[in-house]
Amino acid sequence: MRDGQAPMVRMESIVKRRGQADSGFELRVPELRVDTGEVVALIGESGCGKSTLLDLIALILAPTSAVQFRLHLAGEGAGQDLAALWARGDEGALAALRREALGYIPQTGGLLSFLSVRENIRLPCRIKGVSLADRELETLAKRLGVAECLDRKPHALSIGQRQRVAILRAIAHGPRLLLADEPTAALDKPRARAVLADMNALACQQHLAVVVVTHDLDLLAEHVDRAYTFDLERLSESETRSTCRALDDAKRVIA
Ligand SMILES: Nc1ncnc2c1ncn2[C@@H]1O[C@H](COP(=O)(O)OP(=O)(O)OP(=O)(O)O)[C@@H](O)[C@H]1O
Repeated sequence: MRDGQAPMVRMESIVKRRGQADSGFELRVPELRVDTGEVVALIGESGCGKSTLLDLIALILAPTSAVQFRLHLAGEGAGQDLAALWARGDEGALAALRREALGYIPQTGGLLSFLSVRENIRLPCRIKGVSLADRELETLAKRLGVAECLDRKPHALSIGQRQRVAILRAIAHGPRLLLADEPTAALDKPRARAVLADMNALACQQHLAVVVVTHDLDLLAEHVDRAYTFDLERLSESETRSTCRALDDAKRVIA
């Protein structure tokens, strides 16, 4: 936890099963914490469950079972009991949290090709029902180095610019928790480093919590506060199990 920061996401003894009863994948998360103002990485081999865990945190996938799953937004005492919301199928409350508290950056950026960059960025604000003044949008765009791209369509941007616009779109409506699935996968090292630096700066300046899935271990040391990895076991021909664990000294392990 950075000085003075508070926990935002807490998971305890969460299990997610995917696939059929007799063949499939089981992810176990004994304990996971993401604090305000920090960047947490999920790292590990292909198929170990990084996207599954990200989608659990993003409230896209329901846990199969959970002892504790809470989201603490600013000013909330006990926070939101997400395990209880899932257990009673409160889709309205979950959708409101997704819309208002979360920003999600899919692997491919997810920009809509028929909208301009400016319209893409405004979309989550419109869905949330908040206004975003042109000046504010332009200030954010300047900070992420895409101010000159605002009136273009996504196809007229470089891959790095698209990824930055995807970050901008994910934060423009003021989420508290930013989730990114391999945001650097399509970028060369300098651009990937710059994207991670941007996310780190946003976490500090806007008091966001950031969770980022990545394969790029050598890029993480400078911009990640903590990391989780996964122990993947093959139980049988058709059954795998993966257990998530914290890397105690992520910076040292990553470096
Ligand atoms: N929709 C689904 N239905 C059933 N099983 C799934 C589904 N999506 C993923 N899985 C399985 O869950 C396991 C974990 O997948 P996941 O995508 O979370 O891994 P990952 O670590 O993100 O992989 P990668 O690095 O290759 O993207 C895999 O065995 C995968 O086959």
